[in-house]
Amino acid sequence: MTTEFPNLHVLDHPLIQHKLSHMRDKGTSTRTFRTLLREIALLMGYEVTRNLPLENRRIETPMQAMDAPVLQGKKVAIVPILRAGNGMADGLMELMPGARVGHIGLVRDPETHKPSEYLVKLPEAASRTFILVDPMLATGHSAVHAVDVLNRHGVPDENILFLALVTVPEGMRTFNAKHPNVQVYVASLDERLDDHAYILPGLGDAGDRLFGTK
Ligand SMILES: O=P(O)(O)OC[C@H]1O[C@H](OP(=O)(O)OP(=O)(O)O)[C@H](O)[C@@H]1O
Ligand SMILES: O=c1cc[nH]c(=O)[nH]1
Ligand SMILES: [Mg+2]
Repeated sequence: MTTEFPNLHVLDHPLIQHKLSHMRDKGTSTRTFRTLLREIALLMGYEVTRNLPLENRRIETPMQAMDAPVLQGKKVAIVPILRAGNGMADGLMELMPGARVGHIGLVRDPETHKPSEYLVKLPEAASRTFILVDPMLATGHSAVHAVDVLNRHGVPDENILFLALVTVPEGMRTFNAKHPNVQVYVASLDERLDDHAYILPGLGDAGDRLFGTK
């Protein structure tokens, strides 16, 4: 948590920081970038899911019966923002194989930096926790758009968590102007945006690096 952004959680675990540094390195191959993104999401997922609701289930150990805490598995939805979010969703799905999965397809216009939407497919809102995933929260417009989509689908901000790798103060200000009650988890709060709204020092274009495009 930082003083300016009470809803921002920077996960400073050494393994997360180590993997992020390798992902930032421009010499890292697509294959390694993809592996690291899945691994880092697994590690970050551990913190993001810390407050997920548990329920007791009656089981028999070899010794006796007991009420054992288990995750309310169908109460979680993982929603990657395409394309780059897919690489993180893979890690989260390993952690929570019973979770529902939705998709929000957004692409940022290179001139205006505003996202346009090309796909929305979501599981029922019910009383689920929705975990939105996208490695980059840059201007914040894509993140705001994705949360707006979930709101219209019936998911209140309090039931939404946002998992990213890297953000910047500008993006967090834009995001918090609309959704201050969504908790945001990142591996780094970077310095600033460049003239093309790319994060500095950042890691470049996450989607292109993940899929080897461009
Ligand atoms: O905070 P913002 O300024 O909105 O930028 C962040 C968005 O830009 C990237 O996606 P992009 O549009 O490049 O699509 P891609 O994942 O298909 O490459 C990134 O994965 C985010 O979705
Ligand atoms: O730095 C950035 C900004 C937006 N999208 C990316 O993939 N990287
Ligand atoms: Mg991209």
